[in-house]
Amino acid sequence: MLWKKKAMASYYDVPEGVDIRGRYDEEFAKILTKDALKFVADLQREFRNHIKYALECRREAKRRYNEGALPGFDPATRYIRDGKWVCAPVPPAVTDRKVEITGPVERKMIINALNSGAKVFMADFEDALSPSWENLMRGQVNLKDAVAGTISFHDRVRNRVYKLNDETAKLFVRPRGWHLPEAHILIDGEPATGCLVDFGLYFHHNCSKFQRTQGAGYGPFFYLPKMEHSREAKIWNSVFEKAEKVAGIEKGSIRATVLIETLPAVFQMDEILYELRDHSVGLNCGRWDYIFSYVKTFQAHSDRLLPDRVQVGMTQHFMKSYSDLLIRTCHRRGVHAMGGMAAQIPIKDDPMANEAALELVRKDKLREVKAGHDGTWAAHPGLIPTCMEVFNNMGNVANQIKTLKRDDAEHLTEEDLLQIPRGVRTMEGLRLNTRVGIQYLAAWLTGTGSVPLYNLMEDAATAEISRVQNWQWLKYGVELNGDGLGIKVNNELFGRVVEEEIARIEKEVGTDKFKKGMYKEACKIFTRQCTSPTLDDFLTLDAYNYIVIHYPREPSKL
Ligand SMILES: CC(=O)SCCNC(=O)CCNC(=O)[C@H](O)C(C)(C)COP(=O)(O)OP(=O)(O)OC[C@H]1O[C@@H](n2cnc3c(N)ncnc32)[C@H](O)[C@@H]1OP(=O)(O)O
Ligand SMILES: O=CC(=O)O
Ligand SMILES: [Mg+2]
Repeated sequence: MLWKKKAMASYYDVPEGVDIRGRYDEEFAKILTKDALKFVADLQREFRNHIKYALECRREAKRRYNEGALPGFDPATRYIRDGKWVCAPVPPAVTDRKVEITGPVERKMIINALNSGAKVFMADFEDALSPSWENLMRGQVNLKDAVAGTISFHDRVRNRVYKLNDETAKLFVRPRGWHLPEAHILIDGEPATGCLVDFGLYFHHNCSKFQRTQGAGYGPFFYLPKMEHSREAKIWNSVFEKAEKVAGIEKGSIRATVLIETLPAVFQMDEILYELRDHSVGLNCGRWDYIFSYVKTFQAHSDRLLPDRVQVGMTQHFMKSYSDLLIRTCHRRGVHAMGGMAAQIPIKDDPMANEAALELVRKDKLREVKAGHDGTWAAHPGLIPTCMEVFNNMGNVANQIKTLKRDDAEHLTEEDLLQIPRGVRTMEGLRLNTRVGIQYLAAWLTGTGSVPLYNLMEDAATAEISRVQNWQWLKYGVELNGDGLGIKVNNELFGRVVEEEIARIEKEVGTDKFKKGMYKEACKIFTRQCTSPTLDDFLTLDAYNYIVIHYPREPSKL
């Protein structure tokens, strides 16, 4: 045992107080250099208490909502909302963000995304990635090669070599949210904060290349997920300032777009932009996590039950109000108001169904561009021409920041933003949530964070809706009022649904794949979370324990 431990410790050359418990790999060692780890450790040490405090504030807010309070605008920061300030000018490199493609930090997908014709590629360590050690470290290797312009990939089965085109999308990176630990990197005996690892390693290795290729002040670029309050944006701003100081680059070089994807954050949009005003390049409507957050925030409010997931679209009043206010806020402050992700993806084997899916995307994007969004997200390269065509409708301008102010949205109220979504609940809604939730989790446990299911893109955010919606319906014993059968949801009914849906999944994927996969484990985790007396904060927090593999190797939890 001793030799093993000694051998492991001598692999990665770590600074004082840092311990790497992930598998050794020569490629990973080029990322996990002593200098890079020291940078991450310094960030962790400087900001850990701020992060702990911010997470404690989230718990405190949850306690208030659970006692009946509603989220709303903060009277104490009215001066920020009423003030006439603007954010730093948008860097020329990213003025035009009409279509942004997103995807996990997987090698072939990175090349395809950068070559896709989209203006921006958001490389994802978050909703689209299962954060296993292998995925995270390979992702860092891939991004380093992508930024250097040397990335390539040989698909041996198809004997195809992938390389970057001369013209590529601009690269944004989305680190994990504040809540996720990185259990393979211990700093002073504690797991590191996941997003500081993602940000720190990427920044350390790629910042100088950005300065050389884009010029001072223009990158690297980030997307920041799942924030609930401007105090969290303030921490990011301080992280950026520290990183710029360490790297000796101009203040404001790093730029970030914040996803507004939690219900409390919609009341903090001005405040978030204000904290990040030197580093901001807009806000984005993260619609899927936003719906998840609506259920989570109102978990104790029995009068705010959601209809079937498919009915909670952007035309629901609370969703429309959120998008309108986001556009107004961003344009008033001089930055991009980005739209969100339509879940449809191309359907290969059915041209009519494919056209219908494209039509839904077209409609969604048309709504966004008319409302004033400056760009949108696409989940798949096959959607880019459709999205681009619609967004080119904005005319001969790179964005609508100056041309569509949306001052009419100024009067949107707390009631508008919280309005209960309308629609009905059905047995098929319960079944679909269960079927999708289990299959998504099974993929996630085996290293895949975004999957096509029933012709839709599913990732951690969409799976969260399935989970919390089932939980909410079970907790309040709701009536499935859209079937005409008057059935009430309870544990017994849910148990039957789970049994039938897992049998259906086995039939659909085939017994061989089912046996080799982790469907049963996923079913166990998903069922526990749906039936738990108290709602788990995140699906992936508990599931993360199942994908942590410490070296020297410990027995798996499954
Ligand atoms: C709520 C949110 O947070 S949204 C943002 C996070 N979610 C995402 O980013 C999802 C991104 N999308 C994806 O992961 C994928 O498109 C999926 C999983 C939905 C579908 O993937 P697949 O079934 O593999 O797609 P498909 O087989 O049609 O792929 C065809 C080609 O397009 C490529 N491709 C598909 N999606 C992407 C993408 N997002 N980026 C780059 N390339 C892509 C595939 O690699 C494949 O390339 P190849 O022909 O060279 O082999
Ligand atoms: O991250 C995006 C979302 O919709 O969630
Ligand atoms: Mg999200």
